[in-house]
Amino acid sequence: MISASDVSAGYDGQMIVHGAGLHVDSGEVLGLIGPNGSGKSTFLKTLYAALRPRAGLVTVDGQPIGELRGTALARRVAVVAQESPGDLPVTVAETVLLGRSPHRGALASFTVEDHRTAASALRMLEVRHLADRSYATLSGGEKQRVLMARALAQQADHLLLDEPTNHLDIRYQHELLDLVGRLGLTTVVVLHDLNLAARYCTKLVLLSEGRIVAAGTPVEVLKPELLNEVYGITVEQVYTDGCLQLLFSMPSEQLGVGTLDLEH
Ligand SMILES: Nc1ncnc2c1ncn2[C@@H]1O[C@H](COP(=O)(O)OP(=O)(O)OP(=O)(O)O)[C@@H](O)[C@H]1O
Repeated sequence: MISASDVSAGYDGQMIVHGAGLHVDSGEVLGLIGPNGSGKSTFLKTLYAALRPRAGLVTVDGQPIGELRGTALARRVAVVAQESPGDLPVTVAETVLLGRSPHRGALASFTVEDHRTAASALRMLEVRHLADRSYATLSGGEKQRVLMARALAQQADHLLLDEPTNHLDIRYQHELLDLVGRLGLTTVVVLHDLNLAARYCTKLVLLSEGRIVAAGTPVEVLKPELLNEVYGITVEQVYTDGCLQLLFSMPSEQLGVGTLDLEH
């Protein structure tokens, strides 16, 4: 369970998130949506203690996140953030094994169990065949799946994901989010694709300019009028196989407003 109440956060004196809250029950997948720059990543960072809120409280299973540090935090919360780790000279297998670090002593080597868990995570993300490849040489989508495998190898029961479908082709986008739903972990996932959010999240929180403007089930949050207000785009709801889908169109008067005057 993850709870955030009245969280305000920002950088260098500039407040980005204003009084935001959310609650994710065990095993639930909560989608954090909103336009570019609305504060999704900033809010998410407060949920894994990468950013200390200026006000408000974040708890994991009732315990303030600020009380959890280092390995204690990593055993409870696994993160796939937007910033990719630098291209270290390590293999894919070594990268995923790093996910096991919170479970071993400082000087202990990896156990058979660690290797087994890492191999199983590699299989789940369909990157087992890349195990001996250098991480730095992978494509963007392959890297994303490896980072997800590393997070799963961590075996934390809370999962925080910042745009995990970045770089993935359409099939892997669906496969990854379907997998996330089946893991049974308490999950917060930042997503841009509102149709993926509708399909795979049990709850959604919509941020606009750092404030929560809607929260609830996908049907409650993905209302055409609200999305039009927040994103400035026309939205139509349709149902296919009982699943909510959104169709988007841009009013023609809003197109072509960007200047094409490039200096030569
Ligand atoms: N480290 C930082 N220092 C200063 N400002 C930052 C920092 N990180 C983000 N910001 C600013 O905070 C605002 C919100 O950024 P954030 O990344 O939280 O938004 P977002 O909703 O995740 O955006 P996107 O959808 O584009 O990824 C933006 O104006 C951004 O420029």
